[in-house]
Amino acid sequence: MKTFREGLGLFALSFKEVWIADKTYFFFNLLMLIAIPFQMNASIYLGSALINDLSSPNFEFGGVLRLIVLIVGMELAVTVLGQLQQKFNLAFTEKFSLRQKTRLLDYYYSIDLVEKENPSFHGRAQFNEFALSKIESNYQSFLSLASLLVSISLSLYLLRNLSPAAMICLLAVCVARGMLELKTIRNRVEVTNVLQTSHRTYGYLYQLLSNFTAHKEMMVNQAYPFFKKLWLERKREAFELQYGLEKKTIVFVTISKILSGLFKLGLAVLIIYYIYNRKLTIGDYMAITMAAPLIESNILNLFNLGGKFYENTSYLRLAGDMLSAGGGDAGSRGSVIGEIQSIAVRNLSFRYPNRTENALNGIRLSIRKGEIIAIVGDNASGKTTLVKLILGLYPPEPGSVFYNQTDLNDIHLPSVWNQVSAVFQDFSKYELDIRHNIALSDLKEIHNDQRLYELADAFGIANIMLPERGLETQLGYLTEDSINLSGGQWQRIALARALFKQASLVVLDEPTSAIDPNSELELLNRLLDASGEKTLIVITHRIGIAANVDKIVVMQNGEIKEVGSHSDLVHAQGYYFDMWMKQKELYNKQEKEVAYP
Ligand SMILES: Nc1ncnc2c1ncn2[C@@H]1O[C@H](COP(=O)(O)OP(=O)(O)OP(=O)(O)O)[C@@H](O)[C@H]1O
Repeated sequence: MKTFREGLGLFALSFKEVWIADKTYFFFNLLMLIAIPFQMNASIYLGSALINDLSSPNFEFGGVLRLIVLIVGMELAVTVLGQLQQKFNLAFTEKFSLRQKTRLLDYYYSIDLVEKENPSFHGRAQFNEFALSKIESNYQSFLSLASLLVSISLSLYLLRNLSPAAMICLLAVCVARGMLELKTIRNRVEVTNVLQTSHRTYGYLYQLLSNFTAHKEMMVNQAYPFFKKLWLERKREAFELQYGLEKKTIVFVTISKILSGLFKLGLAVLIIYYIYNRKLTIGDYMAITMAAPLIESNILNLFNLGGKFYENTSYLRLAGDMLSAGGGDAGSRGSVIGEIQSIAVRNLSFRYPNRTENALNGIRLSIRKGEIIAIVGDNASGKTTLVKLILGLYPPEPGSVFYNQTDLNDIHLPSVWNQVSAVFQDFSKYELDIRHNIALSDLKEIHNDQRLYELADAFGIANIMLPERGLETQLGYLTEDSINLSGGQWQRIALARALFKQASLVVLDEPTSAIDPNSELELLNRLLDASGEKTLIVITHRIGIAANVDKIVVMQNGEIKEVGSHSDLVHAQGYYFDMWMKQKELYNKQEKEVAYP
């Protein structure tokens, strides 16, 4: 009952979506729903009357001509309508796919980042696009179902002269063939579900193998044969699954065809018997021989459609979250905050949904306006997770993160992001021009050339610009005159972007990881100078940077180990002191080696 209700709900959804996308298409399809079965069955009926007239010794020429004109006229009308339908289909397909793609993008944008980063979401996301294509298919299937029912009723009327036993036989064969069809479809749905995962794996491996950037590491590691072998293995596994399905399908189809052949033989014998005993007119004979195969294929299609509903419903169910999503209003409620005066983190713990251990435990931290904070610590100690929670990119527990003494959960998140600039470790490299790459953080200032050139100079970007293009120099690979940048150059662009926005909080996660050591210190000092009144949080593995900041937060295993200024922590001779000494020794050693090789 629940499945039935769910199926009905998904139907309603399909109808609604098609109706919203294109009303003309919606109505036209309804018209065709009646027109096609009516024309097919009326042609058989009129054809049978025509033959009876022609075989009568005193047929009337005018009457016969009228029948012929009617048959041809109806066929012509349906052909013209069919052509028109193709035209409407084309326009509809474009509109519909655009609407669904937009919906999918909005949905992906609206859900929590932590959910998006979960591998299980990636698996489901594959289904979403597939499921969207099933919305229209569901609508079409419903129309076909209605059309088939009309056609079957009309055909049954045309077969009224057949004996009840023959009718039962006809229906029994159709139902048996239909059941075989259903079995094939169920089998296909199961295999498709399994194939989705295997498709993702071999799709990834194929992308890796055809990715030119990945080739250099593959060449050095001589890993190409390994990945190729893996890809071929996964491909073969998928093919074997598919092949198994096809084999079953072939068996079902063969049995179905044999049944149909036997039925046709029986029908032929029956008709000969009727004609022999003068129980049928020639017109009746024609109507039966045409209506019986029609009814057979229509009943078969009916089962086919039943299977399709089952198939569509299962895919749509898998994409249920997306279909029921109301659209991105996450974090859009709550009060609006002005300039960030303070941030307080109180007893913040956090666990990723797919992990068993907490990434953060009982974090306490307070940040005042204008402070420069460095977060240091080992890999995986929770530094990035902490800033993502502070920025509201992951949802913190209520009562654990406060901006200007207001709980982040009660704040309109975009009003926080209006005040924030951030460069993450995996910052974006936009294949746009330099102007857009820098100004994307504050698009209303995109024509502020003076500021753009100032930042380009400050971050060593000016020399990347093509002389004739300036800020309009295109980056990436999209156009022939694009230029690609080194990792460090991309990072400079990302830093310029962060500072272009007049934000009161700037968060930089490993901001100079790709910058050469000669420029690193200068660039960092420039960053610190440029921060002015801004609050700055820098995650870094370079202890040298930490020495110049107001407060250092040392993290280990998801906890804050130490907090204080550089001199406080050096005096304390704790974990930070050890880190500092190790890096200092390393630099001294390297310096000596360079000076006295
Ligand atoms: N999206 C995620 N899903 C599940 N676990 C995650 C996710 N991101 C990070 N983690 C886990 O959370 C822990 C903390 O990771 P985090 O990225 O915060 O560390 P980090 O201190 O910034 O490390 P690094 O210095 O290497 O950048 C790690 O154990 C990591 O595996």
